[in-house]
Amino acid sequence: MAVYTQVSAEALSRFLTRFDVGALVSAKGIAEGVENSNYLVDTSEARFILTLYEKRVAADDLPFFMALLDHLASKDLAVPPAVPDRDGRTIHELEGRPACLIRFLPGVSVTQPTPAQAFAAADAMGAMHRAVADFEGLRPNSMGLDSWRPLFERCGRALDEIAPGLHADLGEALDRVCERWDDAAFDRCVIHADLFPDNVLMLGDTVTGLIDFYFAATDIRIYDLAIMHSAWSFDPQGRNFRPAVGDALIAGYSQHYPLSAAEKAAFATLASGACVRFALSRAWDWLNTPADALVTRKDPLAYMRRLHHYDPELATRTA
Ligand SMILES: Nc1ncnc2c1ncn2[C@@H]1O[C@H](COP(=O)(O)OP(=O)(O)O)[C@@H](O)[C@H]1O
Ligand SMILES: N[C@@H](CCOP(=O)(O)O)C(=O)O
Repeated sequence: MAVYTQVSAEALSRFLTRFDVGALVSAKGIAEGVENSNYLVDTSEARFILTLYEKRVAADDLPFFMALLDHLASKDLAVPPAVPDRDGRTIHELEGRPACLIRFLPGVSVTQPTPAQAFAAADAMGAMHRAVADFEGLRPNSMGLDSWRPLFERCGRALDEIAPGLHADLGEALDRVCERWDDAAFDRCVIHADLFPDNVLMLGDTVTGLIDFYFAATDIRIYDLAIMHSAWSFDPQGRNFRPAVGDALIAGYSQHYPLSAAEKAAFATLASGACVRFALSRAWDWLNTPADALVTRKDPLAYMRRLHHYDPELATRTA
């Protein structure tokens, strides 16, 4: 589940009077997601998503995120903008949390993407990268390369409580990625940085929504595709690589930006970096989320298994 902050019907009704969106008809907490509290809100006029921003989203970053959503929506991408109130404000406070009312988009997220769906989703990512060419916002990647070692050190030896050998394996993987990573070699732009299947809404093979831009940041453009490749091209446990899905992602993205020889050569390192990044954030959450919390902890080892696909020479204690 992801409803950390409860919103009473009275508070929500009062909140909605700031907007021209009709009166509250119903509101339900949304189970999916892990970062923020989300509600599906129906009014007498339309359906919306109400998001209350929790621990990982800094309130200071919200103007960047809202400007990005607006920019992408204004270019006719399937990205949901925040709804402005009567004074044009999109960022509010509700129940003590920063809050935004977001346009609802139809569609469902697929759990086992087909090659056709992967092609469409990567095509949409390519279109997004094109669309940010004239977006002026910048945001350093708070989950980028420079953050991985400090996070690894904060997790420390407790990593071995998740699986014996994880501290050594993740440390070795981190060293290898840092040695090979060449920040200066590639184009940079604002990237989504978390375009997992659950952040793409689809109807059949058509993308109807790219959502959850709350890790978006300025970073290596092709690293966004590497993140997507590591998230989409395996079964959820990371045991089986699905080459047809991986190839379809690269083909869909290449409609906008064919991979250069240098990007192809670096792709496995960028994807290994993505695996280290998600193994670390999942490990941190695993160690710091009580086992009985009402949120499903995601398995860090599913990313250790993916790592071995991209870097087969790594030790295999935890894969
Ligand atoms: N604009 C939207 N339109 C339709 N559904 C949405 C929208 N935004 C979020 N959702 C739904 O809410 C769920 C959680 O949203 P998400 O932004 O991924 O949460 P979190 O940031 O907590 O991970 C999504 O899986 C989707 O079902
Ligand atoms: N996609 C990340 C965690 C972030 O969760 P999201 O629900 O905000 O996409 C992971 O799977 O580790």
